[in-house]
Amino acid sequence: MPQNLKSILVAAAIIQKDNKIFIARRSPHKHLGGLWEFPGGKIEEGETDEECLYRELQEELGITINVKEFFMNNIHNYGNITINLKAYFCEIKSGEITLSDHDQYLWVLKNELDNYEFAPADLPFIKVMNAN
Ligand SMILES: Nc1nc2c([nH]c(=O)n2[C@H]2C[C@H](O)[C@@H](COP(=O)(O)OP(=O)(O)OP(=O)(O)O)O2)c(=O)[nH]1
Repeated sequence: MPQNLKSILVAAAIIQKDNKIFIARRSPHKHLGGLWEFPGGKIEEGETDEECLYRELQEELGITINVKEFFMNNIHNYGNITINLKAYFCEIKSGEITLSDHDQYLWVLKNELDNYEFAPADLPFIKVMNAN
């Protein structure tokens, strides 16, 4: 891959509670600021996807989670950057949600996801969830 085409691995948690899903809005100053996403972040060198999610959700939301199962991934080209976004179904093990990286969060029903403007890389996840 040419030097100027950066590709990064990102893990995202689809946290389920009862019949709802957790979504969070990216802070305005960040890449894709103002768009909704599933919390997570870049997978660091030597880290498994599960370790990444565990770390990111502690950092970003102040919770500990169980990673239940892999859902699907999507490779998306944002122009200057290509991300391989890997989504996992998760559940909260302990802690109360405290935002440090996002400016808003919501628990929504699967069929309400369409009402929110998500980061483009997440759209296939929503399509598949709504089809099931
Ligand atoms: N966490 C997360 N990132 C997403 C999603 N969809 C999507 O396109 N992204 C993009 C935004 C960023 O370009 C990249 C990961 O960004 P991030 O900002 O959450 O990662 P991070 O916490 O490790 O990064 P940083 O702010 O510390 O630099 O993936 C998503 O659902 N969740």
